[in-house]
Amino acid sequence: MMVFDYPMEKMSVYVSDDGGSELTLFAFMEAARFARHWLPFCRENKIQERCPEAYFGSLDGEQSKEMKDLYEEMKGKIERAVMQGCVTDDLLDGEDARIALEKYWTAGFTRRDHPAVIEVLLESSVDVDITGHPLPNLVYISREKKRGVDHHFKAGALNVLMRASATMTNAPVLLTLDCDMICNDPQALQRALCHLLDPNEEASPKIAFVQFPQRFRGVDKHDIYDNEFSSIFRINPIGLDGLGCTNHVGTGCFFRWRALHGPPSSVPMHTNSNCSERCGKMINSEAILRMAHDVASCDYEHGTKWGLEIGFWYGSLVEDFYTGYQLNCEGWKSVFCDPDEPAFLGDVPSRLNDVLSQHKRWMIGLLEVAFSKHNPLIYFIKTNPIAGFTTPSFLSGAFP
Ligand SMILES: O=c1ccn([C@@H]2O[C@H](COP(=O)(O)OP(=O)(O)O[C@H]3O[C@H](CO)[C@@H](O)[C@H](O)[C@H]3O)[C@@H](O)[C@H]2O)c(=O)[nH]1
Ligand SMILES: [Mn+2]
Repeated sequence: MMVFDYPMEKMSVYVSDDGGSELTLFAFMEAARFARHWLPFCRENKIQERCPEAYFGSLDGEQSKEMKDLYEEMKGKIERAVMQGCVTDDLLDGEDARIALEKYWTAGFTRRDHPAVIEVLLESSVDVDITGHPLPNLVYISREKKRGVDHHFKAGALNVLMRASATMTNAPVLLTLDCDMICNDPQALQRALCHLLDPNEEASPKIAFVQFPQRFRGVDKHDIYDNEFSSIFRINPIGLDGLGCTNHVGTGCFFRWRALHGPPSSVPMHTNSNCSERCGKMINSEAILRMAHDVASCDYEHGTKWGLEIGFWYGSLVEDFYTGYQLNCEGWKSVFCDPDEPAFLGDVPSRLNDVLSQHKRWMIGLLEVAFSKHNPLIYFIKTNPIAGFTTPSFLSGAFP
């Protein structure tokens, strides 16, 4: 994601770690250092496959031994930390990294009970790559968790990211990408922007999101578990796109920030939250970090409309379907963008147990929607009849 063909200083990457692991933060500290070499390397060599693991796994990877050595060195350090189960001093580069880890991972810190951790790993206004070009902002976030307080799974994590990124960088367009997906097309951002900002298309300002299909790496030709799930990910969306209401499938999706804040008519054209507090401040400044920690706390949403009318919807394990469907019912449009070359590639579960548990989760999520007052068989009639066309897709998801 850090390697889109786009001015780097206009991009920010937020990593959400619901596992609250110091190993993940360490891995991203290392990735930030490697990015200083990798980003100019990709630019200068016009590399298409910009995930280093994918690139070095292919024949092209033989091009640069020096770069491959740097990558292997980084990977080796991360793997050592994972094997040890902790980040020892010999792995850390400099005192700052040690301080950052010790600040948070204190004795009482557990995965389910810990304060919000927010670390700025790269700051665009000061950090440059080895050729002097700015790097994108890179921020690690592990939201606060407290035992007994509902965290709303991925939807909760995404809502924290939305708020924290609004306080820190406030972009008008957001891309959501799962941790098991890579970017396979440096032009994907431009493709999405063509839809969201098309001056010749009257409907363009009403487009809430541009969804790329879920496509996968490592699926063999027999695909015995039907991991490709092409009816849901590539066939139905083509038809729904014609009606302007394609489903959201959770990842590889560019959202208009405004769309996640209410129906098209109710949100002002240029909503720009907290600009006055933010203007001119570094994202790593104490004031900005304080605001970001505040919005990443467990209690922040209490008594607000987050998850009910704002952001990603709560109440279903398939927050993606639920949120996309709600946006369509509110009158927003959505676009399916399926270039020949996959824009994003994901991993699939390889064992039967994992496939079954994934499908069970999806079924529970869809049934949660079916038994709610937003049941797709009836709710759309009251709101946006066009959104009713997502019903067949809902049914084929629930009963594949
Ligand atoms: O409490 C949680 C649970 C999950 N995740 C993230 O959610 C993403 C998807 O999780 P994964 O385990 O890969 O689930 P899948 O079943 O493969 O996900 C599919 O189904 C989900 C529910 O419909 C969608 O959100 C996903 O985008 C879609 O790829 C990952 O990045 C996780 O890190 C969280 O952040 N917090
Ligand atoms: Mn997944």
